[in-house]
Amino acid sequence: MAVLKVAGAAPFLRRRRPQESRISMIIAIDGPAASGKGTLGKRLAAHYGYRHLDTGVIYRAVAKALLDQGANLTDEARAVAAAEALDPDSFSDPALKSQTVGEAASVVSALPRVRAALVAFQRQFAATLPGAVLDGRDIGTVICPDADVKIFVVADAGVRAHRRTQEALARGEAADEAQVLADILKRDERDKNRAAAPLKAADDAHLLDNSHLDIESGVRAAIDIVEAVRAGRQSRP
Ligand SMILES: Nc1ncnc2c1ncn2[C@@H]1O[C@H](COP(=O)(O)OP(=O)(O)O)[C@@H](O)[C@H]1O
Ligand SMILES: Nc1ccn([C@@H]2O[C@H](COP(=O)(O)OP(=O)(O)O)[C@@H](O)[C@H]2O)c(=O)n1
Repeated sequence: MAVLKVAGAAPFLRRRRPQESRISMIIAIDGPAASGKGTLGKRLAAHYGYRHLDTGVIYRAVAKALLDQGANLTDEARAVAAAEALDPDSFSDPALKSQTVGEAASVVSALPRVRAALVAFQRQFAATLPGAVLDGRDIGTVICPDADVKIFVVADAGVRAHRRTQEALARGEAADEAQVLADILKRDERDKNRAAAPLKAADDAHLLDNSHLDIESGVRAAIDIVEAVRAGRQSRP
């Protein structure tokens, strides 16, 4: 039985529109591994008083379930069963952050039926009032093609590998930067080249290059994008 429910979420069609009392937006953030999507998503959500969903954690949770079962990562039926049985309470499990689980997530996430099983949960989250920020690979293209603001975050692969390595070391995990770089590049290639919902920028996404920005500057740049889009909307006749 599926337990993948969003606590307190309003039905998708009841989403309030921006002209109502409090500004309601869906902000979609996509980009490659370790580009800073989650950091920006969390900070934008805090800024606007919205909820944030790191959708990568969902695919990581499916992958970890298969790894725990000793199942083959390309066993689509088992992966779908794991997706349908996901418990959002498990999304905070620190074990989901490992490189091994990330690599496995990139394999299971290429399975079309796994992605299909997770669409409703993500869209229901996106409908959360007063607004929601989702980050992932296909938020602006597939999950929320009508998102109010779409940001595609990039950063040089070497910078991403360095930041991810520092993050692992800070958690007390062993991490070799060259290996992290190789893992990130392999995962990006798989994510970009899969047939189902590949990693790519939506045509109407705003590019944010995080390579030479510290976290505060990146957050400022993301808020500037959101505000520019909103100002453009409000000035339309
Ligand atoms: N602009 C930045 N400057 C320095 N470090 C950053 C920046 N953005 C993110 N980080 C760090 O880089 C790592 C990856 O960021 P994260 O937000 O987890 O990326 P993603 O969600 O895209 O995988 C984290 O350790 C985060 O703290
Ligand atoms: N919306 C999403 C989010 C993640 N994923 C997959 O899940 C993997 C892990 O995603 P993640 O966002 O946690 O990865 P990082 O960018 O944090 O390293 C990615 O490499 C993708 O294969 C996806 O296919 N679609």
